[in-house]
Amino acid sequence: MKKQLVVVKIGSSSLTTASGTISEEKIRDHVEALACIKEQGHDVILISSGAVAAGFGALGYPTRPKTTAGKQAAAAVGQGLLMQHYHLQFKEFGIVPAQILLTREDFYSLERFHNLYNTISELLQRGVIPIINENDSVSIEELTFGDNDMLSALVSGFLHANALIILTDVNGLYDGNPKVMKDAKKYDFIPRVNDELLEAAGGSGSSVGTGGMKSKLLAAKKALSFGVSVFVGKGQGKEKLLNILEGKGDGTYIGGSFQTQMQKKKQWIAFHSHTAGIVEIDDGAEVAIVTNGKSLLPVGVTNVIGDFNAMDVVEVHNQRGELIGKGQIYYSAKNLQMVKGLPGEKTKNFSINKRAEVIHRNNWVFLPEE
Ligand SMILES: Nc1ncnc2c1ncn2[C@@H]1O[C@H](COP(=O)(O)OP(=O)(O)O)[C@@H](O)[C@H]1O
Ligand SMILES: N[C@@H](CCC(=O)OP(=O)(O)O)C(=O)O
Repeated sequence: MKKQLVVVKIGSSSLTTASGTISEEKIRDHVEALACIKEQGHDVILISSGAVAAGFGALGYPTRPKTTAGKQAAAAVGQGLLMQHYHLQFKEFGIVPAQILLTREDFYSLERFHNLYNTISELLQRGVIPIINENDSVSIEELTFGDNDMLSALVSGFLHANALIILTDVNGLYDGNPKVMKDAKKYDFIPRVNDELLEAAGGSGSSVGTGGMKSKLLAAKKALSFGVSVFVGKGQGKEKLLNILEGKGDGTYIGGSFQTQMQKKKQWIAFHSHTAGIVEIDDGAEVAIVTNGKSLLPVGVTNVIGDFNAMDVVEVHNQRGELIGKGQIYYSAKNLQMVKGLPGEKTKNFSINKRAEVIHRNNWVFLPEE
């Protein structure tokens, strides 16, 4: 893989304990993974939350303070502690970290913006990992980025990063908060962020995080508008970031240009595969697969053209005959003829792998006709 510029954002709950102290173990895991992708030649910028969460314990607060003054005081203590741990742990890998604290005004002033760019470029050239956080102790609430998810999106956009990786305490975006809805389903890939996804995304799931999945989706939307693809999820061990870059991460990929395994398969589907037939779908199914990142189900299929086998690649058209995209199919043409338009579980027995999906979202590529 060629050299990538990767922005990694780590949330408070992935760095600290619920009692307001740093978790050495958690930091260790991230540092090893960051050192590993650096060793592979990639440039890395870390957006680290956790200043408030790392500092409130030492100030005698039993839980994360609610007042602005309390949070700012906790951040003043916690930011130093965070950097102390990063320094000590990166040292073992021969890596020097650098601290950059930003406020929203730094993005409004052209001069500051240039200075920031020059500082980060110089640090990267010297092999340093810049560690960025909001300057919580001086930011007043109305002037903040909202949270570090948005800060990470702005940084990755302005540096033209290849990827934004948001590490958190949940393995991706679900169709409801998985800590509340036990049967919530995970999205492996979503092409874009729409209102329906934003509605399903709730607030924070821990006592130290802020913003929850909603702020990650808003940040992802912003990053995508700058042309940066996003991963939201978690992982463990020194290869977790490498795996994420290679498309094998435990989470949700948002957008498209990660150089991933999934991407390679999608490239093959889009450009190299032989098209064996056509599946026509209704308007509801078109919205589901194009806008909502869902898999295609038999209920949305209206017509089957050609004589294809399961696992062949087919074109998907809407009822106006327009090409929407291509995908690898789990049903033969003969079987799909029998189950098209049918809802429910019964169709599964007709598919090659006993799954209801006609085309799984991971095996689908959106290819609108120009
Ligand atoms: N639809 C959803 N899918 C996944 N997680 C969700 C969803 N809605 C809300 N969440 C919550 O978002 C939390 C992650 O956000 P947050 O607590 O702000 O983490 P961080 O500190 O890493 O920024 C998860 O713990 C989860 O409970
Ligand atoms: N700047 C704050 C973190 C704000 C924030 O976005 O937190 P999180 O939701 O845990 O990423 C801090 O360092 O405590």
